[in-house]
Amino acid sequence: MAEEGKVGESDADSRLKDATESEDSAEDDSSEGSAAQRPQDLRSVLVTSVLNLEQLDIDLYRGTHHWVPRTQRLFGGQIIGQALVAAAKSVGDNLYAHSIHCYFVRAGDPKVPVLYQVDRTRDGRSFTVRSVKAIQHGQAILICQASFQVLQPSPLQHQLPMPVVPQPEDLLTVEELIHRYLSKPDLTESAKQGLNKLLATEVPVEMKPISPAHFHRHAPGEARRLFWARARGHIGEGDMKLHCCVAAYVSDFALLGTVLLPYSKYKARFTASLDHAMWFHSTFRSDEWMLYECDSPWAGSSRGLAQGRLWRRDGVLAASCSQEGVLRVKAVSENSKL
Ligand SMILES: CCC(=O)SCCNC(=O)CCNC(=O)[C@H](O)C(C)(C)COP(=O)(O)OP(=O)(O)OC[C@H]1O[C@@H](n2cnc3c(N)ncnc32)[C@H](O)[C@@H]1OP(=O)(O)O
Repeated sequence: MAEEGKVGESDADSRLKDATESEDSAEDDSSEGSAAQRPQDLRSVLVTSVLNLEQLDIDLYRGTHHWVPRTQRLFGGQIIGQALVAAAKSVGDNLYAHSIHCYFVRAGDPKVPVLYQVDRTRDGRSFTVRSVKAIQHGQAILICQASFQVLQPSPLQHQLPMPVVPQPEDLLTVEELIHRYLSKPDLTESAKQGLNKLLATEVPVEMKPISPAHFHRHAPGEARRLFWARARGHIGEGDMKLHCCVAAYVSDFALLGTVLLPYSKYKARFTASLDHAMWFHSTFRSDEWMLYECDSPWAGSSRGLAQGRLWRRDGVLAASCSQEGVLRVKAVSENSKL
């Protein structure tokens, strides 16, 4: 199951790989406006397909795959998002998702669908807990606890300040960065092929790196990177639980790769997320630009911890998450060109 790849490259990092040498700003990008006014004015595939589970029985659902990473293991974000959808189906409209805690216990097989079995662990006056098991080939691939709460006011309210960064309108998308990179004269044929392959596979999330160099790993850097992200297509005001499911999907993009940013002298031999926890703090729209701030406070023992914060454009902290992953690396030889 060993997986060769560049340092800094988790499953979902492949989208951002090598796309990003230039730190130039975008010339112009249509302003966000309302999601409905955007050019890709279609319903998001995340809501029409990925997170649209088929009900098989009471508390039993089936999910299909959309984007499968090059590793041919299921994308963790998809499994978490679908597990949260399944959990949310058994709670009332007055309840809001506030946290999920998940373990990825086996690699997901992209050749077969995933079953989601929900256990109604507890219904309380304020909090309601669901346990979800994601199953393939009769075995658990993910175990997840999801907790929901009735909205409650509180005089205790604080949050960190949002980082000051350029606005998404002033930045290039990953696809635009790839196009720029493709026009470089010294690019090898195999690099070109790889980049064209990336362009051909559309992920359901749009991303705009704040410092494209953070996604380009020729030199060691701080274990921190930021990018704007939003679901492709229109979701609408809709159900807050659905936006949480989409955010859970989005949150697994490029998070674990943050651990590897200081280690350009090593090549990832195998990386996989072990667990993922997420806390939802405020209402937000996952089809509008949100700043994803990722950093890694620790690595050791072939593992690394990554933390993420999703910010609304208006500075409100929408969600926080933490993920630990297994990261097995090997040294890059001196003459190898990453
Ligand atoms: C963005 C990131 C993502 O979305 S990643 C996708 C979501 N996460 C996942 O799919 C992870 C799912 N979980 C798992 O696959 C398992 O729990 C993992 C993490 C592999 C558990 O590891 P482990 O207990 O070592 O499993 P295993 O014995 O089946 O071995 C798996 C492969 O790793 C190898 N391995 C094991 N230990 C070592 C070691 N110390 N040094 C080197 N290699 C080691 C095993 O030999 C095995 O390799 P292979 O599959 O036989 O090639």
